[in-house]
Amino acid sequence: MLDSTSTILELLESGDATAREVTETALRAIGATEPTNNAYTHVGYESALRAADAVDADRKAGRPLPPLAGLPVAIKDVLCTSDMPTTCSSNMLRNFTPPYDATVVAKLKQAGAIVIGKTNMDEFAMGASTETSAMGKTCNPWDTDRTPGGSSGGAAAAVASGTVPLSIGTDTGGSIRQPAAFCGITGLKPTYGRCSRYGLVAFASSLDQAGPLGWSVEDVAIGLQAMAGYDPADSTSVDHEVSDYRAAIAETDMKGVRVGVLREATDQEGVAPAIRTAVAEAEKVFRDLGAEIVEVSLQHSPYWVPTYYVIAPCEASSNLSRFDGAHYGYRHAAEENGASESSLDKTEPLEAMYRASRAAGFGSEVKRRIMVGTYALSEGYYDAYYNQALKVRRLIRGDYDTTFGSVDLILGPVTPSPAFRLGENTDDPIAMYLCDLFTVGANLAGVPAISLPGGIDDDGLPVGIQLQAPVMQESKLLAAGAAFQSATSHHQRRPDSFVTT
Ligand SMILES: NC(=O)C[C@H](N)C(=O)O
Repeated sequence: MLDSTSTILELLESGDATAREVTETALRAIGATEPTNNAYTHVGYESALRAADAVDADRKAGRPLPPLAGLPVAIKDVLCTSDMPTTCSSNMLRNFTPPYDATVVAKLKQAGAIVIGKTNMDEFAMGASTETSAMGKTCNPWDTDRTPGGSSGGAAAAVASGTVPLSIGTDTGGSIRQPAAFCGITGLKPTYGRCSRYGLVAFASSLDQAGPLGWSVEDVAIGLQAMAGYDPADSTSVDHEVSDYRAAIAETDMKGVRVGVLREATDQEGVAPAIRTAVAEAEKVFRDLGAEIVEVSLQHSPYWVPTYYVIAPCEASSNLSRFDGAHYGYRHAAEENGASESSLDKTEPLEAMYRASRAAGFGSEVKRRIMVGTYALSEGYYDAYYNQALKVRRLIRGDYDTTFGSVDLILGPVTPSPAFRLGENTDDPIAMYLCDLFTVGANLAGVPAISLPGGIDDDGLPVGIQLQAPVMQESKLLAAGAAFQSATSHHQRRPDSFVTT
């Protein structure tokens, strides 16, 4: 039942279901799936039922209701919530409940959505498997031996297991699209600046963007409608009119739409055959729908991953410096950290406390990124690494500008392979970073991109395809996605474990 946002909204509007009934269904589904999946870091049993009762009371009294009244949603645990903890799946913030809601959360609440809980993620959004979480790993509902992807793995698993029809993730280098692909659902990374970052705990500020995940393009269009918009509290949010995304997805005519196929991506060595097949089949679907297919090249794509893995850690090392046990975050008494009183530098007790807090509060991937970033920003290496990466980023954006001069959309893969096994890449950071091979380009250029279910491979695992569009052209992206889903049924496939109660 909890697999279509619009169906739930219709049930609620028609009075065929109360918000309490829908919320109880979601909470029951969580009860059934959480012991296996661990998709949530926190479930707001009482607050969700309270919010549902308020919606029902308003409906009963005939008061006007906002568009998402009674819709259960799950929020990635990197977005601040005033009534639930916000841990970023880190020991550093294990006991932190923010005093305010992130703007996107506030907007969803104002739209009537009911926040059911917070979803698990890679610690501070650094990872591609949700295994760097200090709250334990999340399993993929299609195969519990496999990762749901990351860093928004909990958000994707929460939808794919049937606990909510819509979740909100964030995407710095692929963190919405890759888990969406691994879990067989649809995930949208909006244009940088389309949704406010106020209250999104910063990882890499010039790349982070929040966005919706759901089964279909319609689900994510509904989510984006509620989240998008200018926010004076975020100086990087863009004052650009918010389109009517639901109206946009009714426009599924692909005639005259020019789709550029990124053949250089699928042709790369190491790309799984199922991924190649999915992109080739999608190309055919778009051609049959009347789109004009052309081949495109994003010349600097070989530099996407190296550029991202300089810029993102640099920004992370700066953003995470605030978690020192004094300004923010877990405070560890220096003596508790294995250091005896006598071994501590007594002239610098504050330094010792910082060291102990950061050593105990952060996991190893976060520490790795902080060290890489600090190194690349240090005086002797700033020009060679950080500055150079910024220059390459400009070239990458230039490739997109040139390409979008001749095509409306770019079609390609989301990931080099379907979901890998839990533990498979945990000792190999480079292998983990290469999961982002096809996704980080959109973040570096700031363009919107969507991951769509594109098939199931021989092992029964979902495979995604990706569309990218010029900045602020989410409508184009969603319309093409809706056209694709009108011609395919991949988004209607559900894992065996899907809860239908
Ligand atoms: N945050 C993201 O978008 C995920 C990316 N794999 C990273 O670890 O940086």
